This record gives sequence, C-alpha cells and structure tokens, in this order.
Amino acid sequence: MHASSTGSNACGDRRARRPGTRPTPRATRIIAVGRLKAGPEAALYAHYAARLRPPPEVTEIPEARGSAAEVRRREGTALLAALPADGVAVALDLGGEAPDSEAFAAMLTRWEEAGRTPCFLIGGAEGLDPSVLARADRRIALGPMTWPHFLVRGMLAEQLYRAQAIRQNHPYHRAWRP
Ligand SMILES: C[S@@+](CC[C@H](N)C(=O)[O-])C[C@H]1O[C@@H](n2cnc3c(N)ncnc32)[C@H](O)[C@@H]1O
Repeated sequence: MHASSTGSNACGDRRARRPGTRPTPRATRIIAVGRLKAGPEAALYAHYAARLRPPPEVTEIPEARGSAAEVRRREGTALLAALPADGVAVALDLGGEAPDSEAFAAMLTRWEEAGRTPCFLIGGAEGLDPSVLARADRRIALGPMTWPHFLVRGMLAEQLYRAQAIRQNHPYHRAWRP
C-alpha cells in the first residue's frame, strides 16, 4: 500500500527517493579551455565554487595551437570528448539564450530531476567550434558582451551559487525589483 510513498520503483529499488523529496544534487561539470592559474580570476572562481554543494567538477582542456579555425576545431574535439554520456551539454555562447537567474535555477532543477548532469562548455580565446555549438543541448549567454574565458568561469560559478540560493530560498538572491 505504501509502495509509492516509500519510493519503490519498477525495479523494486527501496533506496529511490520519496515523492516530494529532492534528489541528491549531482556535481555540475565545467569543461573549459585553458588552465586557470593563481590570480584574481582563480580567486573569483574559488570564492563561489567553495559555496556550491557539491562543488563543480572542472575538466580543463589544453589550449590548442594553429590557425584560429584549427584551434577551435582541436579544442572543440577535446571539449566534446570530455562530455559524459548522461550529460546535458550547455555551451556558454554569446549567441545563446539569456535566461534570468530564476529560469536558470529552474533549468538546473529539471536536469537534476531527470538524472542528467549539467556540463558547461567554455571556449578559449578563439571561441567555441561550430561542432560544439551544434552538439550543445542548450546555448546560454551571460549577456551580449564578450567576456574573457577565465572570468566566465567565475561568473558561471556565481550564477550556479545564485541558483542554489534560489532553489533553497536562501536570502542571497533578492528577487525583488522596483
Ligand atoms: C574570449 S571568449 C571567445 C570570443 C569569441 N570571439 C566568441 O565569439 O566566442 C571565450 C569564451 O568565453 C565564453 N564567453 C565569453 N563571453 C560570453 C558571454 N557573454 N556569454 C557566454 N559565454 C561567453 C564563451 O564560451 C567563449 O567561447
């Protein structure tokens, strides 16, 4: 009688979560071109990443050499190779949609509930290869201006922290606007 309320699923897994409870948050993946060295950008990223539960898993792709197109293609191949099978590929891209923070938090909730790991792809100085943009499930812009890729890592971490605050109803995010 209580099978559904105790969380049994079709496979009889009694560890499955109960309806109305939150799934255990998965570690977000950040797959980014370039090695972030000690400095203000690394400090910014660390400041917000340390507040994320669980903290993101970062995979750094070495910067490629060659013409701009070759660099994009080589880095793009490496970025895509690092994507896990269950990942939602989210390209950080100037031409993408620009959700507000609440909509971004709602996206993360949906992916978590679907058991999919959000994987954020950040390009290098030459940007993301068209193959990455074509593969991406979502393309998200942090506004229409171009930001340095190491700063984008910190900005993304801040938005992930803000999304966590929104989802937990934490006062860090003040939704009210005049
Ligand atoms: C220096 S930018 C590359 C600029 C390149 N000309 C382009 O148009 O993508 C390096 C990376 O940072 C990310 N990025 C920079 N500005 C962004 C923005 N406003 N929104 C989302 N991602 C951005 C993208 O992943 C980009 O590939």
